Amino acid sequence: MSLKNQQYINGKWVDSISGETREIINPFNQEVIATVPEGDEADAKAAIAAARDAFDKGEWSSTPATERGAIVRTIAEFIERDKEELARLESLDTGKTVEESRGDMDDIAGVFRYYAELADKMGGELIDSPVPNSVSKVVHEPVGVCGQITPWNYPLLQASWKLAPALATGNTLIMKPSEITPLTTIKVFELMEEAGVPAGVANLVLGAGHTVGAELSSNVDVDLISFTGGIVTGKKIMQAASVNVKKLALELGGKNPNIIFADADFDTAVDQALNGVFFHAGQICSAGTRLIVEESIHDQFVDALVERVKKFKLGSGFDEATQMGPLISAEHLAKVEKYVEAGVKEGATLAVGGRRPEEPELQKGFFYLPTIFTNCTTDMTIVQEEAFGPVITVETFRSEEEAVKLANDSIYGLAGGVWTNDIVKAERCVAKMRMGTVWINDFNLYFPHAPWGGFKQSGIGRELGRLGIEEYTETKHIFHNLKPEPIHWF
Ligand SMILES: NC(=O)c1ccc[n+]([C@@H]2O[C@H](COP(=O)([O-])OP(=O)(O)OC[C@H]3O[C@@H](n4cnc5c(N)ncnc54)[C@H](O)[C@@H]3O)[C@@H](O)[C@H]2O)c1
Ligand SMILES: C[N+](C)(C)CC=O
Repeated sequence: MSLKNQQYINGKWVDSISGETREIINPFNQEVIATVPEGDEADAKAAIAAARDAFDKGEWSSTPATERGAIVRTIAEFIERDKEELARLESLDTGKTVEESRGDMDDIAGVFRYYAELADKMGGELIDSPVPNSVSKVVHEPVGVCGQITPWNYPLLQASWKLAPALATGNTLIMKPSEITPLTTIKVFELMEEAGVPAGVANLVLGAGHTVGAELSSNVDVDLISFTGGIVTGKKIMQAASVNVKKLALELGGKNPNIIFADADFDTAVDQALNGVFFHAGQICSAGTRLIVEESIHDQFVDALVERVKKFKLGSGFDEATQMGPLISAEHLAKVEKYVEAGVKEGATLAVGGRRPEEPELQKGFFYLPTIFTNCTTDMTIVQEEAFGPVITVETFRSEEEAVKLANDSIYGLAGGVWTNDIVKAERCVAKMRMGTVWINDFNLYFPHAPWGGFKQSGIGRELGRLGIEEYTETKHIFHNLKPEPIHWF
């Protein structure tokens, strides 16, 4: 597989200014799969200068929106053309199954296609002016230079949610992928170059958060910062961005409740409760890790989950039989273990899992067994904090009001689900659930047409949908006096 393994600044593939590099590790076996430049503040500054210059020259923003849309559509076509290569690269980098990565690549191409179509539909509006002899109109313009920072769990998917709308609306940008999973983002920058994105418009800087990310967040030449990642980092970025009151979009974590009523279709609810958590070993912002189960079916429901979980096949993402891959890193594995220890210490009951697997072939990877805790209460750390691994907590409820109260008892508000065959009850619940996405009889579904983002401390702003492109525009009101004359006030 050919990959440039460099940064992309002002239309050129470059190493880091310092000459430093970083090894990228396969989480399945800890083998080095690539060595990439380790940029720092100096590389970020060079990329910001290129993006600033490109924006101020105005070539990209004044390119007809139909032409920008055509380039974004070509990127989608190239992603479809190179889908298999991209999917394998994503699995190599993240450990997720190739089948999951193939699904991600379809989603990613869909995002570029969706925003390609919207590029020339962001027109303004003529206001019915209350002032005689005047024209009042509203236009949408690009925000300017955009800093974009992404996490390691869905590297290219999260990047696509930022790249496509920024390009479609005529912004220039600097992307910083997670330092541990940069490979598919590098590849997509190759595709963007091939598709004809002009030099300086899209820049890629590789490196750590506290260097490259911090520079993007605090540099006054950056007009907007769009971040997807953890809540602690999000708060730091929000603070740094205040230096020049940057536009801010934050997609942060979640601790997502999944309410199961006794009248739900039992087998489907069991199956989807598992799907809702264990894809990518639970390393999903919207994983339904907080199961809230009606007391009358609790034992039967937990038994069904445990029986299924015991049969999970852990292994290489490249093995077709594998259902769950490893966690991303040794540090992350240690973090998940700590959360499980806290769960046990605080009195939750371990129904299954709670340790690393013992199979010899899994010892080099960062594997952790799918884990279910019962007898959980909302005050427990494991119920409130994001372990970001294959760990479910189960709480019980007796009334609809109690279920909704438990679901809302969180600093987060990213996503949630309700399983019932009573549609009126479902609608009553979702109306009270304080989350950016709520699924009825489904979980973890997302598509380009609908907005994604969080209530409460799960974030600010929205990605995807029309709102996801509006984030990349400034709204300008233009008032034109057709008959100017003196007022004689002074
Ligand atoms: N809401 C969503 O749509 C969504 C999607 C995916 C992941 N997430 C969240 O992401 C988190 C997991 O990802 P992670 O561990 O990569 O998150 P993280 O916050 O550790 O890192 C995310 C990115 O921020 C960078 N970064 C770190 N410190 C920084 C700093 N001081 N300034 C600027 N940038 C900095 C990192 O290098 C990385 O690129 C989870 O909390 C998950 O819920 C949210
Ligand atoms: C937003 N999503 C579900 C694609 C990835 C969250 O981690």
